[in-house]
Amino acid sequence: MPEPTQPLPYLIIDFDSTFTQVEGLDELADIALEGHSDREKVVAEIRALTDRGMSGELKFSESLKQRLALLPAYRRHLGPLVARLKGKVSESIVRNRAFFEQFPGRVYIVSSGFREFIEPVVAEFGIGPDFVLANTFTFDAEGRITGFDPENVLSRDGGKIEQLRRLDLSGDVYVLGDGYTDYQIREAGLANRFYAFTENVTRDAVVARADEVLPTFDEFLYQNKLPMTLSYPKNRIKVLLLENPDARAAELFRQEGYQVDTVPGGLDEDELVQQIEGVSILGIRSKTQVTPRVLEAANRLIAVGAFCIGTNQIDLTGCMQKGVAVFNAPFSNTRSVVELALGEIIMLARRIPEKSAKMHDGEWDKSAKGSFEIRGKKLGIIGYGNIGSQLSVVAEAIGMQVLYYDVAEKLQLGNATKCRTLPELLQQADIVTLHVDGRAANINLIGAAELALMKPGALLLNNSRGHIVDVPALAAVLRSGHLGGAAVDVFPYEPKTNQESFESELRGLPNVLLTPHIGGSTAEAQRNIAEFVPERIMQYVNSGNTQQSVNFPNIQLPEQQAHRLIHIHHNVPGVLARINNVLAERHVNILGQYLKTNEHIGYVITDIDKEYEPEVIGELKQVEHTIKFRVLY
Ligand SMILES: NC(=O)C1=CN([C@@H]2O[C@H](COP(=O)(O)OP(=O)(O)OC[C@H]3O[C@@H](n4cnc5c(N)ncnc54)[C@H](O)[C@@H]3O)[C@@H](O)[C@H]2O)C=CC1
Ligand SMILES: O=C(O)CCC(=O)C(=O)O
Repeated sequence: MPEPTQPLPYLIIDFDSTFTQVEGLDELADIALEGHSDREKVVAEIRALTDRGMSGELKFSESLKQRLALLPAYRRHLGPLVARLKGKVSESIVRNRAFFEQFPGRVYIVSSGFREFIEPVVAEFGIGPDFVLANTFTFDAEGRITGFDPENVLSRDGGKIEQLRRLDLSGDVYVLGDGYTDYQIREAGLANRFYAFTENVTRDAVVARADEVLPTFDEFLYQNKLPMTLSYPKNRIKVLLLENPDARAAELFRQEGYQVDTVPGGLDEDELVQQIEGVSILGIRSKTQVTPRVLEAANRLIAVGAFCIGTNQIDLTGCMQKGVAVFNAPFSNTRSVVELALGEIIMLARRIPEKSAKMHDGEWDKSAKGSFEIRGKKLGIIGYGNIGSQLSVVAEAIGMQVLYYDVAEKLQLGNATKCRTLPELLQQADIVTLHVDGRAANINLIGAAELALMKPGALLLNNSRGHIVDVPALAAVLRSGHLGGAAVDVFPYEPKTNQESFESELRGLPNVLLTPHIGGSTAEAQRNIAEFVPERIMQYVNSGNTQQSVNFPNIQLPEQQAHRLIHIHHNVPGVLARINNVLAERHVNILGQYLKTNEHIGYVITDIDKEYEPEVIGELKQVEHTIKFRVLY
């Protein structure tokens, strides 16, 4: 990265597809041809000519001539065009409007586009007409655009080079643009650096020749240590998504400007340790283990998104101590698991797994033996959280009697009966269903002793976590006939990808439904999760809001006032006082301050006045017990 450049170099910025997201002439054609039957065809032809000109495939003057010949535009179309272009200024340029206003006289728009529409658009950014170098249209008596002024140097091949020569700027000159003609200024030795601007369009031939590639204007400002609106360019935020969350998740992160990498399937610890370096946001589902070793290698991690409910696969305390906020989707797949459990109860009660298998083998076994209605049967729900309690309501609605057991005090819904102990539930229920979370204390919650307490012929469902049930013990009671059947969706070891085979002692046992951890795998749930988790993470990154974080103190923050300082520290006495001392000594006015702690960390958000000395930031980073510190502008 270059050192900060003083004074600011001259910036030569292209207009079409750089300053604005679009090409002015394409838009003009679109406006002029409104209502014409061949609008799409002509606009497409003009776009193709623009592209060929910009990538260096067609001589620039030829591309311009051919485009204007196709353009049935009049002077009256220019007003609507300017209005449209004002709404299509590149997002990162709009975001950094203050930069342009701060450095009048240092930014030139050098464009082969036309002054008639460029001037009014860039004027709103404090760039005056003297700093716009562009072509001008020629019109006939009716106001129809007939072509361009051939005397204008920018209408010719190599026009930008000649224009820069005539400008004769002294000092450093940097060119930002998306086209080949922008690069040619650098090639001709008239600029020190050429930045390929790819926020709107990426041309391989141009990118290949660039000194730097700029996905946004923020990146240019960041690289050159110039004042910018964001504290950090979003394109530098790397997201790694594992285990195939719905494509909407990647789409949302990309829309935000982040770099997104996806790895289908999971990664084991070694693989993740290899890949986590430089990653700011890690997205996983239930399989990926975020261990202390992974966290040690995670040098830039800000947040982990669990695209699921369970978070037992994540070292939550380790994340907290590293200042990494973890978010999940606590309700997005609840209904899907409930529906699966209900279906499984009916399937097992009617011995469908074995009847279906026999039919596939050509055997017709019509009998009522071992089959029963679920109406009036006792459903024992272990873990009366979101899933357990919703299943309780649905099961009652179809006539089951619900018993439940939970280690925490829970609101009893409908006519459900609370059991004081686990054995009390196990001894009474006809069907036992597990909906506890995956905390370590729940390993083998259901082992041989618990299975022995269940009624003969009872059914067991596990849609929670694989390690909750002692699988060999379950296989034994199924083989012995003590249990009438089981449905199991989760396993102590689950294949990493769909290519790996599934091994379990439960395979081949009668009246056993096995599913590949798909309790939450419905289109609805996956889409909901893929929106919920990125939204929480982006709120956290953009505003510091930790609402719904599973490991950070939850703070819902008011709208940011001026600068926001985000400070995460070990929860020891005196840190807040030290932060405020720094601010007081530097005469920084606090507009608002919010603090919340948990047993490990303190989370302080301080909104301060716009004006402050840059040293403040360094001093706040040095406050003893600081884990992470960042500024939001
Ligand atoms: N198969 C699948 O695809 C899915 C599985 N899950 C699993 O289901 C679990 C439950 O989900 P939610 O209901 O949303 O979680 P939740 O946190 O709302 O409920 C869990 C309940 O279990 C209780 N609990 C924990 N240990 C217990 C114990 N030893 N005995 C009795 N109660 C105990 C808790 O107090 C809590 O009320 C998740 O943690 C996840 O592991 C969740 C979604 C999909
Ligand atoms: O869909 C997944 O990968 C995991 C679902 C799950 O177990 C959960 O939400 O906790």
